[in-house]
Amino acid sequence: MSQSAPVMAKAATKYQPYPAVDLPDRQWPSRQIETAPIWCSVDLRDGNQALVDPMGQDRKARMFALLKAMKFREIEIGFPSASQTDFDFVRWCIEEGGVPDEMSLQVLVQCRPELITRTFESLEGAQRPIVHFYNSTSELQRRVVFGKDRAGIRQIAVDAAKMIAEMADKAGGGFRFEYSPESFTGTELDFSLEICNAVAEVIRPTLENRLIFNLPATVEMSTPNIHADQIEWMSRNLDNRDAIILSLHPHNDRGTAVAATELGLLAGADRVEGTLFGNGERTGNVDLVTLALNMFTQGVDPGLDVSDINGIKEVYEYCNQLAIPERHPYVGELVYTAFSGSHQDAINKGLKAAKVANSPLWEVPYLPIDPKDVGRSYEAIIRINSQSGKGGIAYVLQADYGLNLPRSLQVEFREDIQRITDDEGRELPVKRIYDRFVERYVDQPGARFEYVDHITRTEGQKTQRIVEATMLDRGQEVQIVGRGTGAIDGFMDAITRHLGTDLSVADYSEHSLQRGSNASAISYMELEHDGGRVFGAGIDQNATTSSLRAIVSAVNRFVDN
Ligand SMILES: CC(=O)SCCNC(=O)CCNC(=O)[C@H](O)C(C)(C)COP(=O)(O)OP(=O)(O)OC[C@H]1O[C@@H](n2cnc3c(N)ncnc32)[C@H](O)[C@@H]1OP(=O)(O)O
Ligand SMILES: CC(C)C(=O)C(=O)O
Repeated sequence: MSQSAPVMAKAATKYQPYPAVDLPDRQWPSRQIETAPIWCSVDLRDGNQALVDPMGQDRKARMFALLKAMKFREIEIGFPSASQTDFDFVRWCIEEGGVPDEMSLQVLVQCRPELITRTFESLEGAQRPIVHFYNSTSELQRRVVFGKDRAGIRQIAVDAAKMIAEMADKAGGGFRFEYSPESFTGTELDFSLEICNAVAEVIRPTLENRLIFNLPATVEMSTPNIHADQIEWMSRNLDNRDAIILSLHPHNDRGTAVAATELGLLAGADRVEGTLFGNGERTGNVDLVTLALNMFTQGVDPGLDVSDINGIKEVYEYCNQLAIPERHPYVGELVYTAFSGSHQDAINKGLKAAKVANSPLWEVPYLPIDPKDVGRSYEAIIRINSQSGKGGIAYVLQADYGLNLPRSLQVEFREDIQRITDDEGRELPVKRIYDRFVERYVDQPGARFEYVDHITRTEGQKTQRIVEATMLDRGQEVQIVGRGTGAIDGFMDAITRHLGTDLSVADYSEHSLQRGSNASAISYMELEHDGGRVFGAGIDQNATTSSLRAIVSAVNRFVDN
């Protein structure tokens, strides 16, 4: 066994495991998410405060318009006591933002009197805004940031709650309240409960005006199951639970914010705060788009409109000046694309089966969601490189050019494409695959034979047809004649005589095709000759002629030039 690197070997002395929650009768593992939570976007606050260049009015307004269009009913629009930009934006939302009746604007404030006063100034005239106040409660922050014991920290929250309740009364009511024991994940559960209950005692929430307790994973510190235990424990133990909206605010430090949120919802949370595609401090807030689409793909209406994911991405990238990686769930450039052969084959078959089944149920291997449901197309589902197989090549030729290659031709042509992708070591665009097919099977530049024309006539017995064809053989015009039951049969007879070798049709298929501006037909012909089997293809406006061209094409592929 190899020795750990010295830094890694220090793990046990430098870091400690997160303690488990004593909750043997936990209920969340056997529950399912059946309804959407209340969603609150914090893009304009937590997302914004993490940006290299925070948004100005223009970018904020654009983000706000998107969030409204996505049907968020709660949006944290800023920290109005922190900066003039944030203050002005709150005023703009109230005065010009076109806030729908059913929407509450939310603002964040620390438990500091001067900041609370300024916050209320910013909210004048807002309809049922949410005043979100917070203070840090974790053991570490109590010790190193605030230098206070539990009672001191609780007093900060209680004093702020009192001031906020009084200011709200003075302003004539109509406010909603949210309290966050910030750094909840670093706080002992009994203290989180104590401080929340103390705040509730001041605010006195009712069923009509419920108090939001937001339990933030300010830093994600544990596995999602422990997060769920914490939420279930709080949900069970909070006083007057019916008058409380229990909210999650997960960050993604361990990369498991989505999982932690989903388990937190199973554990009894009613509400989720997060951001689009997970922008936010450090590794980000929880990604609300992914959460919503995870619900959607489990058959639950998420209550958010995420049906134009590219449009959402565009606004996200403009406002945050951040790019979304190619593999990001549901939205990344490559998430609906398969390069590998077996995936392509299964997707191709799945899409065909879905067409036949004509059922509303989405069942396509490797595609957990129908790309069309989020405004993406099937165009990029399959792309071809050296990992691709015949199914994928057949799919792109079908999807983009309407070619239905017979299975054995798919096998043969795939080998050709594989050689090219191996040589070039990169993706092959569909146009090049199509051009290669046409060059190899249809146009055949430099080939020995070229079809020119033919006529058929009957002679004597009406069941026999005589085919007289004109061909170029190494550039020289030749006439060939044969007999048969039909044009194909007669032409086969004629070309067999001309070559002086045995030939027969092993397989034949044909379908119509739109090539250029003309409707035409394509024929695929597999011929058996002394040395084996070979495919040819022919395209012509006349279906019979396309099949004779396909015979010539197949012959060209085994005769010497
Ligand atoms: C996890 C989160 O995302 S919380 C949200 C964090 N967001 C932000 O901080 C963005 C906006 N903030 C700001 O612009 C500034 O921090 C301001 C304007 C709010 C305050 O600025 P300043 O007072 O100049 O400085 P600063 O933020 O360093 O203040 C820290 C002080 O506030 C105290 N404090 C911090 N948070 C809180 C709180 N929630 N409630 C009460 N006091 C708090 C600290 O203990 C510290 O006190 P001290 O000065 O006695 O040591
Ligand atoms: C203010 C709180 C909710 C916060 O942003 C956090 O804890 O991450």
